[in-house]
Amino acid sequence: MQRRTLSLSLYLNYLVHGIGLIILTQNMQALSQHWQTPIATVSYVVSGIGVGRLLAYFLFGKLSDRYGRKLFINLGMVSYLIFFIGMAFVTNIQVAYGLAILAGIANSALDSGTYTTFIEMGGRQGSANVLIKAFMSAGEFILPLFIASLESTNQWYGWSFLLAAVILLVNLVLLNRQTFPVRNQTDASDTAQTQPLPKWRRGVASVSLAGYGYTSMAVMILYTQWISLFVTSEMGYSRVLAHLLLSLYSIGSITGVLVTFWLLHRGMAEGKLLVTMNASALVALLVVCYTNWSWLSIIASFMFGFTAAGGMMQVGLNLFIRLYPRAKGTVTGIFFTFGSIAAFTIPIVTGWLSKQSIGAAMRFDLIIGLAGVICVATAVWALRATKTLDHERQQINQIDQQIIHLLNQRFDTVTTIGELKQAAQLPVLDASREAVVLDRVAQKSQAAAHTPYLQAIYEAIMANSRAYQTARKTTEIQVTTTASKEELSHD
Ligand SMILES: O=C(O)C(=O)C[C@]1(C(=O)O)C=C[C@@H](O)C=C1
Repeated sequence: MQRRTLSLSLYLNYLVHGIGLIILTQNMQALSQHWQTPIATVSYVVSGIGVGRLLAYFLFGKLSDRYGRKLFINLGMVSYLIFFIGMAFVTNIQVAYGLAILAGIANSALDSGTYTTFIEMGGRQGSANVLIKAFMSAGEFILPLFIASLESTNQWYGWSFLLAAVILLVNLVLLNRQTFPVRNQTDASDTAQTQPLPKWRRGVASVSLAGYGYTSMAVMILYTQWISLFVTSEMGYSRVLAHLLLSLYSIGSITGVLVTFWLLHRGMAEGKLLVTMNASALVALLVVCYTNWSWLSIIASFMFGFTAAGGMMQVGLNLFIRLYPRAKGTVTGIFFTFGSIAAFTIPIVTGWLSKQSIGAAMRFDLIIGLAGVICVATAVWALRATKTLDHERQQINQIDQQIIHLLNQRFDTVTTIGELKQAAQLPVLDASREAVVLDRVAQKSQAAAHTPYLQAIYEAIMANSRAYQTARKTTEIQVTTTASKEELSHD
């Protein structure tokens, strides 16, 4: 229960962060009027957020390893609080720029405290980190609606900032009543994975994962920045369709996060997921870049959101953090610093490429996507598990889980068959059917050496089906005879 309240409180911060990510651009017009400056100046203020992130990520990550996660989450919340309240009232551009830097700092402080805490909660909390992204998306979804309702009723734009501030204030109280897990402990799954890994392999994995910190952020930023312009200018699509493509990307992203969360929760390996999703993202991107069939672009845009923005950055970070269980904060800081560098450089590089053509800017995303696939594939290759007794037994546990689930389903079917046979007054044993089953086992077996053993297992399964059917039959007979005896005695 404790853990749940703490998780809720940590997630709530990311709903606010989602609001923080777009609040300046969403209020661009109102702010430019209020500050009496052109829109371009407001856009310049927005860049302060990136500066704040670059300044703080590495430092905060490292410090959170030393001074604790709670301190940095509080620092993040208080910084955001000052940003939201300050921005609602500020009139001076320099102060506004300072506040934007503070928002970037708040972002870094929250990340260095939160991702690490979820991993330190143990269990399957790696999947919990993926949900952070869902809360950010929820914030990004709610804010435009709130602003639209403020505008339609002619109310002050500052209320949107104060809404975020109020949520933060409530959460500040909620969060500080929670106890945090022990910092930088190494749990059993950490050691199982990291101990047998040679140093050079860990080095290769680290470089690849840091690289993925860059590419995973870069593919998303480039796509959202250029897609609308690209499809209108190069593919001749309407503006409505261009906006629809971006919305579908967002819907794909939220769906992807939920599916990723579910897959990780069911025990899917993070490395496998990363490679599959990134390779699929590259295919979706290829389609978007080269098709001019609108229906195909629609599907591909959704798929790109699903695969590239479905929490993969968080999964990459999880792998990275597990490599260095004693320096989780530092690793988080490094990973997101690379992400921030992407956020900073992609608009510059693509801006320059767009002078050549918008298509060139958009297709640059293919190179980044390919680099991403190479990064994750290399990391997974370097991290491949060395065959240890522990590791192999974990594999067996997972396989058994699936077998048991399937056997339960088989027994349910056997129950129905038993009832049907009883109604038709057929015997429990059906030797010819059993021969057919054993034949099929031999046909389907993928290794001849396994076949006689598989058949022996199936003979045991069917013997148990029979025993089960007979046992159910006798209990049923007993139940009916007692019932009819009772009926007779009542008469
Ligand atoms: O197919 C049936 O009749 C069943 O009852 C199922 C089943 C089996 O487990 O596959 C069990 C007992 C029979 O002798 C044959 C097959």
